[in-house]
Amino acid sequence: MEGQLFADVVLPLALPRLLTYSVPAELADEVAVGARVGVQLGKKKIYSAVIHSLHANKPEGYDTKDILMVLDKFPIILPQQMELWSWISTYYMCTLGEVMKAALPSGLKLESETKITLTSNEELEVETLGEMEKSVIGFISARKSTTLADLSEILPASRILPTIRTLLDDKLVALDEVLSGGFKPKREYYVRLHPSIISEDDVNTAFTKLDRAAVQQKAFLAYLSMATPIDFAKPKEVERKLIIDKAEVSAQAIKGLKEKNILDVYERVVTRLGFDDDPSKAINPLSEGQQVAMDTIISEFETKDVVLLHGVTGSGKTEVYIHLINKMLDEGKQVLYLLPEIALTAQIINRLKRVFGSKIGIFHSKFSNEHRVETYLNLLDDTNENQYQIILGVRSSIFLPFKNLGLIIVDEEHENTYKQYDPAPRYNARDVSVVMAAHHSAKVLMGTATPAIETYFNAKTGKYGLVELANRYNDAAMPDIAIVDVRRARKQKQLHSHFTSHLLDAVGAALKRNEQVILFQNRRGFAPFLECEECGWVPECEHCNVSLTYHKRSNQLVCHYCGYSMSLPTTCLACGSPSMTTKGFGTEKIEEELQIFFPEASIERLDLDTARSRSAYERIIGDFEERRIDILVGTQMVTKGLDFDNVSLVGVLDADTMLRFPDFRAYERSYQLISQVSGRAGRKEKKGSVIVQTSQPDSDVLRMVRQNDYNALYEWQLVERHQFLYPPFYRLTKITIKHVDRKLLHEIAEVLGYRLRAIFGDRILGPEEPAINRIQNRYLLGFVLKMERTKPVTKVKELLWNAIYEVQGQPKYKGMMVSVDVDPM
Ligand SMILES: Nc1ncnc2c1ncn2[C@@H]1O[C@H](COP(=O)(O)OP(=O)(O)OP(=O)(O)O)[C@@H](O)[C@H]1O
Ligand SMILES: [Zn+2]
Repeated sequence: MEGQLFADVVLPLALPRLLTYSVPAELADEVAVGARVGVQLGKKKIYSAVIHSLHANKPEGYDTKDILMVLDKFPIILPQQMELWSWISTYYMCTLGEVMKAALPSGLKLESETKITLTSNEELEVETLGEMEKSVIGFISARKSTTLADLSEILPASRILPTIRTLLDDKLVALDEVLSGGFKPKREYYVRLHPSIISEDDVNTAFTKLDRAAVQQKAFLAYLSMATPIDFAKPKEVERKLIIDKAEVSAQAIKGLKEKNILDVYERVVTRLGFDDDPSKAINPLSEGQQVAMDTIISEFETKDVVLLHGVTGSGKTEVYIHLINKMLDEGKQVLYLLPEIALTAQIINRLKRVFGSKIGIFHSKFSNEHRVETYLNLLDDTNENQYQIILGVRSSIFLPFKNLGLIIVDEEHENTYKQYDPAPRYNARDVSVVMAAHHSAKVLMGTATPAIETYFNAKTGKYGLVELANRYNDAAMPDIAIVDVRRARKQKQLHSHFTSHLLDAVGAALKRNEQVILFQNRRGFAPFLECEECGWVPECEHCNVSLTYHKRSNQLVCHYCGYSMSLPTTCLACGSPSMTTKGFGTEKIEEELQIFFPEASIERLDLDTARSRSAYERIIGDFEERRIDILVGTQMVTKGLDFDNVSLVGVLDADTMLRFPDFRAYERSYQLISQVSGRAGRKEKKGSVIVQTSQPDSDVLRMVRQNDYNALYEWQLVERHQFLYPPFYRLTKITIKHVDRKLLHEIAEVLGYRLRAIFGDRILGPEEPAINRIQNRYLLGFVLKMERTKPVTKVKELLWNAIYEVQGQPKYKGMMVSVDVDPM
């Protein structure tokens, strides 16, 4: 076939290689590298794939299928993105398809769910169409819209896309797809006091009216607490969903209040992208020290691509970032600002919006799919006057299509949330950002008060520039850190449940001074497990070898590994005794017990369970900022970068679990967590204090935290890392194999271990059973590969996968699963 064009495409699947399709002559003008196409795979399935390359080489060994349709009028994956995808797939040992799956918001992975609607094209007679087209038109008009999947009811799979293609060309149908523009405006419900309520007395009367409607009362209370002080002439409007979240009621309850003329409920169009605010350009002048840091960063960038800003908590790193961003924008460059935690975006966005207004977009998974697609397309569209210059986002933002990137800021670079654990690609956004910046000829600024050992090593050895900020802004003092021995407290009868008298007294004193408190417990739920006092039985997950965590509010036992849950057994399922007790403690229990000690205080909790939605965590952080919450109890979510000006006390309830964690990073992580959460105290005028409860008061790590001596930690850890062949000296790769059959798994491990050792020698450790050796019904065994940094990654990858494929390819080992984690955290 002369002049036949072929396209290699990436499918959103874990296929080891790219697939080649032929481009039919009539589509030859439309195809472009980086555009999406519809293709068929196997007999039935249709996928949207991304064109990786176009060429004239017919593949050997199989007949190509035709591309069915081209979905984009312009490429939506830019060359630099494709380059990054390739790098990620090579370095993190996964397929391009897996990268694609992580990289595109689901709205752009046009799937069988894409909606198709009819349009009216008067110039065309439906009568002139083919049979298939006619039946599709009939099908859609009977139900207003359809999806590709539904069309399989009337068409053979292979005909679906071509038929739709014809109808699209004839303009008889439209894809309800974002690329066609014209977004539906988003509506939101708002609530305010009903106009008939004009005094405190009216409020009280309303309350009495609700005596028999506890749920409505709750909702009303929630509104009132969010609208205080109440201005009866102009009552504050509150988003309905905030009330629903806070009072844990349904929309029905609020409707009831509307019917009773107590609250007014109305709908309003809100813009998803928030172009409606106007920046006052209120940029804070830098302090002298900050200015020096800023100037040094700029001069370091002349010779270095990456600079580490090591500044103590509260030194004003964020202010330095803001000035650098401003400089970038003046130069016409875009900035990507990465944060480790969604909850943190809520606070930082306010600080940035004040200065940069609508030039800034936010990107993370708690936003709707539409929002994410809008943001993605906004960046692609140069003709858009509202094109974002700054993106604030979490790790997945590295996959956005920047056209003119000048700077990537990686805030709190030490955080392990930058690393994706599951599924592949198991990438670390901090490390990827260095490669990404290189592709764009951009710079990277990493910032933190507690650098990762690897990063500090890079800075100390001259690979990265290093800039330090040793003092807090405005000479605010670093907090005093007290280490409190829980064992001694117990002996002296000064331990009340999980609180030492020392901590309780300090909380009481802070509350008396109207100051706020943060308490950190690195474990969510009520109790990590339940135990029968008679026979010692502990409820475990049916699918994982792990005890179930007790969640009191929902009265459920929950598996934190697979999500399995069961309701609380009233008696021991083993011996029947009714004496089941909880062991250990999580944030939920702290919250509950604290309320007993401080009945007047308003206490809330910030963890994965309370911050499920965007509005929920925004509400909690907002309430704490505005001092409607006195004590905030939380998991590591409360440790990172939050900035509150009235927090004078921070308590760490249990440092021991962190210190004892069986991992070579345990000390580093403990230092980081405790220093970071301590750093939330006393950030403004008043000096803060920190209380750390532990049974190892003499621990070296705690001493270093107290003395704020990061260098000591670094020197110490570096020696250990060197001695035991860990990063930064060696590159670790974890290979985990899984199988439902435990015996077979051990057999596979032996075979694989043998092969791996033949290649890598004693650089391979294992197989070893992980602490949790069964997850979701599969048994696990792990190997670790410790490789010298100097060995080429591509070669290692090839050798490793060859060994894995060889074993996996044996019929008797079918059902084995493998995951590879490069640079595990
Ligand atoms: N130049 C400045 N002008 C006005 N306020 C400042 C300035 N620098 C810092 N601040 C204020 O000091 C507080 C701490 O600053 P910031 O949050 O930027 O510190 P940070 O170094 O990012 O801290 P962390 O590492 O704890 O996140 C903030 O409330 C900030 O507004
Ligand atoms: Zn489980």
